[in-house]
Amino acid sequence: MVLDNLGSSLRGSLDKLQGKSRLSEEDVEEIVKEIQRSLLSADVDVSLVMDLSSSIKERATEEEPPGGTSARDHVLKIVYEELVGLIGESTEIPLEPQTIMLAGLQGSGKTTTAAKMAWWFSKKGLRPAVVQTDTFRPGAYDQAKQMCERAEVDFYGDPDEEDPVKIAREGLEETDDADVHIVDTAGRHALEDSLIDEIEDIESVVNPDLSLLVLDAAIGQGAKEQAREFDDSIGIGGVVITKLDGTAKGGGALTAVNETDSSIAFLGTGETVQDIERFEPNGFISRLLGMGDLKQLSERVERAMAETQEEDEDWDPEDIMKGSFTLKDMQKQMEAMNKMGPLDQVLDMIPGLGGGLKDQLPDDAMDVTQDRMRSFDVIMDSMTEEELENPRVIGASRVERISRGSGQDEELVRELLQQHKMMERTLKQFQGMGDGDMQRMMKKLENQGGGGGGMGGMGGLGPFGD
Ligand SMILES: Nc1nc2c(ncn2[C@@H]2O[C@H](COP(=O)(O)OP(=O)(O)OP(=O)(O)O)[C@@H](O)[C@H]2O)c(=O)[nH]1
Repeated sequence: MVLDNLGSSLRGSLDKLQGKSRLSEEDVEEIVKEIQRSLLSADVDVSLVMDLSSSIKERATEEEPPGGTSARDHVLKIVYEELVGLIGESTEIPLEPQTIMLAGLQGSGKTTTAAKMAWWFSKKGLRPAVVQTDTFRPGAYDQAKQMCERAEVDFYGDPDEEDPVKIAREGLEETDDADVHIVDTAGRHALEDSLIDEIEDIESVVNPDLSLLVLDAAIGQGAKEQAREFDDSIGIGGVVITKLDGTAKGGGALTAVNETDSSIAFLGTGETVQDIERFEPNGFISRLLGMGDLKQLSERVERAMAETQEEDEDWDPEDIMKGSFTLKDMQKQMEAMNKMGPLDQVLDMIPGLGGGLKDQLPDDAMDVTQDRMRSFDVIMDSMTEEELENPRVIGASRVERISRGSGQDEELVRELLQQHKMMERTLKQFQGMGDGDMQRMMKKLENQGGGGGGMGGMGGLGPFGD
């Protein structure tokens, strides 16, 4: 993840400030050095790093911490605000009919991003279509077509046509019913004149409302020049950073955003059509600093729940809050969890859990949990409808049968039943709460959590925001 180191190394320095109410010059010096080291090793441009660190230093030295605020929280707030300032606002993407063109070098992730964005718009209730004009890479047509099928969105391409401009024109006509058009273009290994000429020709036919530059998070210092060239030829309105799920450092992409005075529109976090996030500077930086991102998390939960319910219309998550919590409910919840994406990404979004605690978990903890969920799923598939609806009927002999049927240890079957019981008990407590209690609890959680909500998001780490 971008600047991943920043979160953990900074937390180290910040933890040393625990209990202090004032910052010494050495404290500030150490923190600024840590930030510089992390940003530089993440490929952020040197002059940018210097600008950022000098304003952090100046503010940390000169600004008085508001009453009751610890030195640690005060620095964290400044670092947070400066980083949000560096990255800027998210590119505005109105939820209305429009045409968006994607540009970028070969392999940056344009085709994948086109399908992901189309999926994203479709979830927002619009009807998107992808127009594939990449006639340069032989596999591009099939790849785009398949991904659009998976995303269940309209697609236009013509594998027999060599002129991308013609495809663009015909594609827009043929997908006239769609309200959002996403035009994918070809990439090249390097910025060549022919690529720039081609993209300018396509641009003049497509006349996009917005052109997005797609950048691989692994791009280093070269991003700066690339961004400038694309910006000069077609005008870049925003950037999509892809492959953030990998080990990429991402600093180059951030530099490019700053260089072209543009902003970040979307983040790509995996290879499937659903692995896309709208960029939210507050939540992004909170997550980066290990403060979680409640907004992204609740969006993912809602989406996963809705999808699970779509697949099985008889199941309604709301029923859980009203009546009994069966094993079937538990299985559906696990399905929904799986849809939320890899567990470590989900954990990053939970305030207070993100970087800090997660760093302390053994490396394989996440795999173990996911393996366990898979085993539970197999076990539940071996149960009868009666057992799923009423787990109390499962005695020793049934445990043995289920274990044999599923090929899983009896111990694991018992563990599953135990887990279910625990969840049932917890839910009972929630059920006892009135709506007012629930709202108060949610409010409290929000205040404690990071993400989305300006400085309210800092609350989980100390007294801000309350
Ligand atoms: N892990 C991961 N892989 C990605 C992501 N986005 C794209 N990819 C992968 O990166 C590779 C290149 O992506 P494409 O979408 O084909 O790139 P492109 O820019 O269209 O490439 P050209 O058509 O050759 O210019 C593919 O294998 C994608 O699956 C992402 O967010 N995460």
